[in-house]
Amino acid sequence: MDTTDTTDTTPRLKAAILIVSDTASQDPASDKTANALAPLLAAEGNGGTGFAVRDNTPEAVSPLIHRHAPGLIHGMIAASLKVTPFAMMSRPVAGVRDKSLIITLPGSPKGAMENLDAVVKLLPHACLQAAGASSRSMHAGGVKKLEAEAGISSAPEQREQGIPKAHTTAADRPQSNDPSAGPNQRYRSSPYPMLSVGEALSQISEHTPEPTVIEVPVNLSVVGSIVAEDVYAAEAVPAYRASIVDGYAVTATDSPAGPSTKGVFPVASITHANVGGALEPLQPGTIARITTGAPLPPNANAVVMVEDTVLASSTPDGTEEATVEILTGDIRPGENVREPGSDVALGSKILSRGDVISPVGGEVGLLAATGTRTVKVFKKPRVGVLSTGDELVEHDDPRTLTGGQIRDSNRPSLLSCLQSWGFPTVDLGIARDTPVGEIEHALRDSLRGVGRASSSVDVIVTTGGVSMGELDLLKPTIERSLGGTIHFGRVSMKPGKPTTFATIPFKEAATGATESTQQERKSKLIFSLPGNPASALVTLNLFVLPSLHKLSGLGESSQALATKTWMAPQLGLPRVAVVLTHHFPLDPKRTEYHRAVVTGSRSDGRLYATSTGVGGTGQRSSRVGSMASANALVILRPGRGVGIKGEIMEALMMGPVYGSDTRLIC
Ligand SMILES: Nc1nc2c(c(=O)[nH]1)N[C@H]1C(S)=C(S)[C@@H](COP(=O)(O)OP(=O)(O)OC[C@H]3O[C@@H](n4cnc5c(N)ncnc54)[C@H](O)[C@@H]3O)O[C@H]1N2
Ligand code: MOO
Ligand SMILES: [Mg+2]
Repeated sequence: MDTTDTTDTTPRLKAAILIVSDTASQDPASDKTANALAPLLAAEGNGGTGFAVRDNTPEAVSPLIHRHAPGLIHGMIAASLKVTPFAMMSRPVAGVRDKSLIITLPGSPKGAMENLDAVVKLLPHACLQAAGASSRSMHAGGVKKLEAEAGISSAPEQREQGIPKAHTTAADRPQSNDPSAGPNQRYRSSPYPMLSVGEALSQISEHTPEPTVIEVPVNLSVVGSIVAEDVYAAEAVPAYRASIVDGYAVTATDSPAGPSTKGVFPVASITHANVGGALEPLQPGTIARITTGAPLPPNANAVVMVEDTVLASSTPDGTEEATVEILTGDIRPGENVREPGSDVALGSKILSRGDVISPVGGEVGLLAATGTRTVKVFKKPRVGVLSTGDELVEHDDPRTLTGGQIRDSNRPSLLSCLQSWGFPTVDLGIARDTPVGEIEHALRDSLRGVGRASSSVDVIVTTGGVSMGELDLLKPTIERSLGGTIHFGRVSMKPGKPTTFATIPFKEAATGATESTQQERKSKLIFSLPGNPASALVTLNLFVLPSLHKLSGLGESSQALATKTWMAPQLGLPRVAVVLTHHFPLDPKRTEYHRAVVTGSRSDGRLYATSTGVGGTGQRSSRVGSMASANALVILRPGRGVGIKGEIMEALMMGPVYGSDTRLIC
C-alpha cells in the first residue's frame, strides 16, 4: 500500500493485491479472493500463509520487511480466532518496506476478508505514518476522521459530553454474515459467543440507559409510572376541622366538675359537608347539626353522634328540630373531629422517589387529595414491535394460506404482553426479508417516528431472522446497515438460543435546542427475538422486561439504590420456589425455561408447577400453545434425566396465581 501525498491529511492510498497460488497462477479465473477483497480496498500478499508444505509466503515476504508490525498480526489473528480455532495455524506477516505497508492474508476469500476487515480501518493511518507524515499534522485533520470511523477516537472531550461511541473496534467484535456475499459465503457456525442467561442480563443492564425524568399532569395516564422526585403535600387534608360522624357539634370541656354535654340544647345552626363561606360561631349552650366531613363552626370542638341523642322539641311548623337532648355526658374535646392536616399534613412527604403509582389507586388518591397538579416521574419507554419474514401474513387476513405462508402470531402476542405490563406500544407491522432493505427501512422509520410510529420509539422488539439462515437478516442489518453494536447474539437457553441484543446509534433533535440543526446523539435498544413463537414470548419476558423496568425507573428508590444489583428482585419477573407435580425432562446442555401452570395450595401454602406439555411436541419452541395458560417459567438447569416429582425448583412468575379451586390467590 502506497501513499501518493503526505502533506494533505486526507489520505489517498494506492493498493495492490498479489495472489499467491499455484492454481491461480495457472488459471487466473479460478481465483475468487481478489474480487472479494477489491471492494474493501486492498491486500498485498494473499494466500500460502498456512502450514502446508507449499505455503511459503511468510518466508518469501519476511526478508522484504524493513520494520515489522506485530500489532497488525495480533489484530488479524484475534479476529479470526473468534471465528475458528484454526486461526492459530495462520502465519501472517505485516510490516513496512520503504514507504509501503505489506500485509499477507490467508488464501480463502472468507479468511482474507475477516483478516482485512480486522485492520482495514487502521491502514490509512498506518500508511500515512509509514510514508513519513507527522503525527501532529495527521491529528489536525483526516486521521481523526479515520479514528472515528474505526471507533477508536481517544478525544477526551467526547467522553465528557457523553456522546455514545463504541469502546471496541469492529475487529474486536464478531461480524454478521454479509448477505450480499451469497449463501455460499455465510458462516457455517455462529461467530457470536454463547452467553449464559446471567451474562446476557448483565449486558442488557450495562447498555440500558438511566431512566429519563419528565413532569406530567396528575391524571390517569400517570398510573403505572415510578415517581422520580419526592412529592410534598401542597394542601393539608383535611383543610379544616371536620366532623367524622353525622350528629351535633358541641363545645365540650375537660372540666373535672363533670360531664359538660349531657342535657337538652337548642339546635342553633346546620352545617353540611359542602358549606360555602364563613360559619357562625357556636354560642355557649347551643349545638349545631352537622354531617360527616362538614366543618365544625368556630367554638365547637367535638361532635356527638346522632345515635346518642333524642329529639326534645320541634319548631312550631313541625318541620325542624328546635331542641335535642344529648344522652351522654362523656364527650371529650376533639372527639369525632379530624383536625386540619391530620390525614395529610401540609408540606409533608406524600410520595418518595422510586414509589410506584399503582393501579390500586392509593397513590393517585393522595396526589388528587392534596391538589398536586403535576408530578415528576420516569418516562415509560415506548416499545415498537416488528415482525419480520416473507412467510408472514396478517393474522386476520381472510384469504386461505398458500405455500409456506403462516399467520403472524408473534406481534399480537408480544404487544398483548407489553401492554399488560403498562408500556405504551407501537405496532410496527411486518417487514419482509425481500426486497433487501425493507427491514432496515422499518427500523429507521421507527427510530425517526415516521410511518407506523407517530413518534420515535425507545426500544425496538423484532421477531424472526436471527439464526443461521441466509434470510436471517437482523444481525447484518443492525451491524452493517444501521451501524449498530450487537452485544450478544446467542444465549445458552431453551427456547431462545439465537436471542440478539444490540444498540443502534441514533440522532435526535436536542431538547431545548436553540438551532434546528442541533442534534443529540443517543443509542436505542433493539431486542431481536427468535421467530419461533414460544421462543419470542419467553425471551420477551426474560430479557426485555428487566430492561423496560430499568428504563421506567424501577429500582430507583433510595432504598433500592443503597443495595442496587441488577438482579434486584423488582427488576424482571418475580422468582418463587415451586414444587413439581410430575417429572420434568432436563436438557443436557441448555437451561430450559419450561412453560408451566403454577397453582397455590390453600392447605400447605405452597406453589405447585404443572407443565403445559412434556414429551413430544409439548415444549417445542414453534408451539405457541405451550405459552397458553402458562403463568410461570420453571427454570430447569441442564442435566441428565428428569426433574423429579416433588422436587423444589425455581420459577419465574409471568401472571397471577390461582388456587386449585380456580380462585385468585395472588
Ligand atoms: N442451522 C441452524 N438453524 C437454526 C438454529 C441454529 O442454531 N442453527 N437455531 C434454531 C432456533 S433455536 C431458533 S429459535 C430458530 C430461530 O429462528 P429465526 O429467529 O431465525 O426466525 P425465522 O427463521 O424467521 O423463523 C423461525 C420460525 O418462526 C416462525 N415465525 C417467524 N416469525 C413469526 C411470527 N411473527 N409469528 C409466528 N411465527 C413466526 C417462522 O415461520 C419459522 O417457522 O432458528 C432455528 N434454526
Ligand atoms: O432456542 Mo430455539 O428458541 O429452541 O427454538
Ligand atoms: Mg431463521
